[in-house]
Amino acid sequence: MTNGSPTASSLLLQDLGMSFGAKTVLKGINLDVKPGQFVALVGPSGAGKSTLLRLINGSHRPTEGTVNVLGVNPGTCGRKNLQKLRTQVGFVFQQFGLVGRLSAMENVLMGALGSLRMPRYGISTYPAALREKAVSNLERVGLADHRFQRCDTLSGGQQQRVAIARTLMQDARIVLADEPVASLDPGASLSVLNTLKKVSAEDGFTVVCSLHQVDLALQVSDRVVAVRDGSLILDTPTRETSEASLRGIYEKAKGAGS
Ligand SMILES: Nc1ncnc2c1ncn2[C@@H]1O[C@H](COP(=O)(O)OP(=O)(O)OP(=O)(O)O)[C@@H](O)[C@H]1O
Repeated sequence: MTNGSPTASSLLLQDLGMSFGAKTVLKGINLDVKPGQFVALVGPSGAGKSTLLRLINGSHRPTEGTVNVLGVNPGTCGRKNLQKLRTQVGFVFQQFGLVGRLSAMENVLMGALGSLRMPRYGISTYPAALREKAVSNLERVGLADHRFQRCDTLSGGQQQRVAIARTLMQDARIVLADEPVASLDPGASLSVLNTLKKVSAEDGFTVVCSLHQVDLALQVSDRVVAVRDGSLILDTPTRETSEASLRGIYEKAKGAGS
């Protein structure tokens, strides 16, 4: 089902467009992301970043153009292939998406449910190998000592690192992160993004991460892609851009009354 060539794209968007009724939200988007890249997706509120991430994970079908993820078009691949693709594409949300009354360990184990036939209730009902993997992934995000703590008693930054560890259980080849640090203070934000960067480099998976904090985008990404008014207006290696030019993208949007 997937394109196995090492030089193949993780993600290939061609002439992508999306409208909701008469409202055009994205137009003419072309993007080719190679395996292992960390892409920061920036742009003002309403620019279309979340819509783009939803098109990539198959939650929306484009009204124009094509999406190709790991060699598969999520819009046309059929339900079974879409399910399989979703196990290879992890999603990290702004609001963490954890079950607050459950422990960090149980939340992380839930990331493996896609590989199990039956639902599980409680840590002891998961196979030992998965329990070991969950502890190891919590160690990788610096939270092994907190594994039995209820998630709703962890700090926001710790909760987002649990969400990253949960995604690691999928052995995802792409992780899509939609404003993962929007509700965190600057220190916790950097810590979460550095954690995501570290584990992506260790495992070689691709990251597309929407962010409003341009300073953080510059610190953690290899490549910056900017969207404004539904169009891709910048696509550049991070080392070739500056904080001032990224801030300009937001200033122009304000000037245009967005
Ligand atoms: N299901 C939908 N139906 C109608 N309009 C939608 C839908 N989803 C998104 N939109 C519109 O598409 C536009 C882009 O929204 P989107 O959430 O993708 O922007 P964003 O860049 O992620 O914004 P933010 O940074 O504030 O999260 C907005 O005008 C939004 O109202």
